[in-house]
Amino acid sequence: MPGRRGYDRRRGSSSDGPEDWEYNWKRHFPDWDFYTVNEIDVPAEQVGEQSGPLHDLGQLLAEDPQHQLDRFSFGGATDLLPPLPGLRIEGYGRLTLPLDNATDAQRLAAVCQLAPFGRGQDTLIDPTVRKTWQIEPGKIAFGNPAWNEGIAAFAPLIAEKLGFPGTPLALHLYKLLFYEAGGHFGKHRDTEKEDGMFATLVVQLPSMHSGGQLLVYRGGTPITHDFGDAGGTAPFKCHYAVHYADAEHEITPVTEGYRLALVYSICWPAEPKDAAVPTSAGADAVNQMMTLLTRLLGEERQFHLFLEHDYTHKSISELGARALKGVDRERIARLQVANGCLSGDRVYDFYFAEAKRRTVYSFYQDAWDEYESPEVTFAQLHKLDGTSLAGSRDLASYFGHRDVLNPLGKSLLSLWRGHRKERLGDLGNEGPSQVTTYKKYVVVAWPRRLNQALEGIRVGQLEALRTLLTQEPSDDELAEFLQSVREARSRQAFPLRTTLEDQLRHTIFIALLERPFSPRLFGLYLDLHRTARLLIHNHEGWQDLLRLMRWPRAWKAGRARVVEAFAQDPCTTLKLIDKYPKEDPVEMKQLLIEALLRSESGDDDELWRNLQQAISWRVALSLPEPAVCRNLVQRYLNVRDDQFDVHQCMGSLLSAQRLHQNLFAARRHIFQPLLQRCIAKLEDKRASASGSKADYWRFQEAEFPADARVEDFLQSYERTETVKGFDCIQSARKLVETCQKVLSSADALDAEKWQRCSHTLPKFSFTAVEGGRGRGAYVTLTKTDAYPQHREAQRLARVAGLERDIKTLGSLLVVDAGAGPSGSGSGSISAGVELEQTHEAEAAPPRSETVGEAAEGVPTSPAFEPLHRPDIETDAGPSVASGAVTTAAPTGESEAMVAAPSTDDQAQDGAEHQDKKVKLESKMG
Ligand SMILES: O=C(O)CCC(=O)C(=O)O
Ligand SMILES: [Fe+2]
Repeated sequence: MPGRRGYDRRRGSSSDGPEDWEYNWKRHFPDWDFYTVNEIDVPAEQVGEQSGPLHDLGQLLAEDPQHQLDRFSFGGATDLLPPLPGLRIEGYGRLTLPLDNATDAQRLAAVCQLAPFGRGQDTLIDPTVRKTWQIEPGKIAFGNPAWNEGIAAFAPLIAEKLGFPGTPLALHLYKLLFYEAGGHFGKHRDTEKEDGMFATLVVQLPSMHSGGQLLVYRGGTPITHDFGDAGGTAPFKCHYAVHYADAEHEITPVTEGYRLALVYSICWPAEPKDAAVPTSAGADAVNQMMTLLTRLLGEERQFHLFLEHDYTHKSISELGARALKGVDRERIARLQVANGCLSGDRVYDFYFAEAKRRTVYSFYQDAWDEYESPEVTFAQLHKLDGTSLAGSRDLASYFGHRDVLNPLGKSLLSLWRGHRKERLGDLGNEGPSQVTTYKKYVVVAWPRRLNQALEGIRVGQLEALRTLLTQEPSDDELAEFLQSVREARSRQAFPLRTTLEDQLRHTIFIALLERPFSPRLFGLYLDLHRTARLLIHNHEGWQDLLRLMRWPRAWKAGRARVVEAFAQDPCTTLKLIDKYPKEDPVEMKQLLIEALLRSESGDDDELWRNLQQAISWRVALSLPEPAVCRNLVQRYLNVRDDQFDVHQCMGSLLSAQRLHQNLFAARRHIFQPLLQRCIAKLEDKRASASGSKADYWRFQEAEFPADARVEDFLQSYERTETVKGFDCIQSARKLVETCQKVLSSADALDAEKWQRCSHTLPKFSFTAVEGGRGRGAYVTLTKTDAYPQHREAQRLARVAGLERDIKTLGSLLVVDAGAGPSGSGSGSISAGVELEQTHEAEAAPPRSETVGEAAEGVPTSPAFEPLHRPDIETDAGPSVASGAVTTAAPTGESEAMVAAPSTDDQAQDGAEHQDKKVKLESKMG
């Protein structure tokens, strides 16, 4: 499981208290009664800033001068509502409160329905989740006119307590609920049952009952409404409770008696202008906020604020900021006030963005684990008035954790909390009447000056650029655009290989070509080309680069940057040098070599790995400068011994030698130390391969799933063993048959086959014979020497291979004149020949690609060729004296032969392939 940094919610080590996870999982998976949920979190210290203007701004927003503002739930006894509402219920008649007898209760229940609840789009009835009777409002009448007057008087009080004094909220009766003993409603949130609904009012009518408390959750301990139970006022008064619809809540089971409650939806006024914005921020705070916003704008920083409450798409798109609840409303209002006092275009624009955090959990070692990093998207931009911006693409990649305005210093998961149960949670009473999904909204603050960039994200930068270009932008305007593109890029990995990106760069380049040269614009353009690959990413990119070279002023300004870009990507650079077409400027090739040399002088591991992958001595050799060769060799020599891949190195050397015999000969003193290192390494290997044969009779790798006793025996040192404990001879015979079946099906005894394809065959050889009778029956297992022989043959082959390699490399060493290495055909290469001049490199014979040709010059090398293809008969040629052993031997396990020369060839193949991809092939021949 990658990157698990979870915590154990069950054990309460998370900071935010109960969630409905446990509840839901329990209900859906009742068998797993102990579980933990581990989630990848980002600790508070890494979310937002620990100091600086964004941090200070958060501090200012964290201070809440009116502590009442975010009372997300409140309630108590009320005298605004009469204790005798004069309730008449269709089919029942006048209801006397409090209800206290079973006869009335039964009559009432008879006119009720079982209350359903919603899950996703479904409306369900499940008494384990909800057990309540309900009656539609249409069937209820209030005989006492004081009732509706009381409700009307209640609304302003609620508005004030919620923090919107003066806002004419509307209260709409939704249902009458009736609970008998055992009645309850599990943890849930309320659906927004009608337009503008954002909170719920519960009025408990005078009731005689125990239990039936309303618990409202939001971090920490829940707020409990006992509706006058403890104070003993429940039977005589109305009690109420208000909570935001998105707050989780539950009704604990009624343990005795009967409980009656009216549920009202609390809605925003239909007329938006009626919604008052709290203005609690004092002048002092506004001033401080202005200063901080100005500093942030100076840094062109965008940031975002997670809203504490949950909102539906419907409420945000229809009401915009008017949908904001409690602390969210206050914070955004204060930001707006301060921002509104700033002038010109040095201000922020605020948008809502719909944030989604999608995560996959999987059950892993008794715990639910977040599987991989969650997928976060910020999409669907809305202005604060709710109007949506078309075509907004995902913004999440433009915002890092550090850009969070985090007033309460929360960890990332706490910021997301409240959103998690989209799938499994129960959403309110009856299934939603429209698509109502709770999502986390964030408010994005975007410097107005960077609007172009935002526009770019929304409609695509290319389009934005094209639009801009039609307006004949000034240098400043164009620079601003490029800056914004750069800014946006720096926040995410530069996406490679998308034609749009290429077109964008190309369009910029052409635009620059057509204007008087501006070093500033040009620098910005080059900022978008940090790597060589980007410069030559497609045919146009290459053409642009060549054009750039022929544009003296630009080239003067940009050459160093181009070298730098190539120096950072030695693989591409090597390939380019190798394939550089004659007709293109010589200057380019020089530049590439310069870049390569520079890249080699670095001490970067990553770079070296790349280089090693791409390295081709053939290429290195073909370079006029021996210094490049020397650098590469030095690089190889610097590699730690445990990382030194002798076969790869040897393969590269031999391939270079084969293809550039003269040059290789000329530069062999450069390669000398590397050859020596390879030889030393191979000698080490040979020494260990010559070692112990004691283990030959121990078939360690034997697998015999059909019978553990047989497997144990095969893996032991014993040569023979008697298996006993059968109840009759038939049982013993059965084991023998099993053994024979395994042995014959795999042709295990066919030594010849073994020689040919060793890895597919079992790693053992033995016989099984039954004897005795009755309970004395037994099976005698006896190892045969087929497998040990095979192992010995392998070992010999390995040693022979190593010896042959050592000999081959030895033949390439610089030797004293006249004392050519024995047995190699390389006597003709004199150590005295030192061809260092450039023209010699060019005078080297055309690259000879055929093995045959190379074999003539250096007869030992082709013997490597076929060895990594065990199925092909080796054609080693007469000059390879020791080849007989090697070729006859199975090759699959012979490490000396494993793909040594293929490494380089594969690198070449890879390079070829790569080149095709970047479409340079046609260009460069
Ligand atoms: O019974 C109550 O007090 C409220 C029930 C409830 O939460 C609901 O109907 O959504
Ligand atoms: Fe509810």
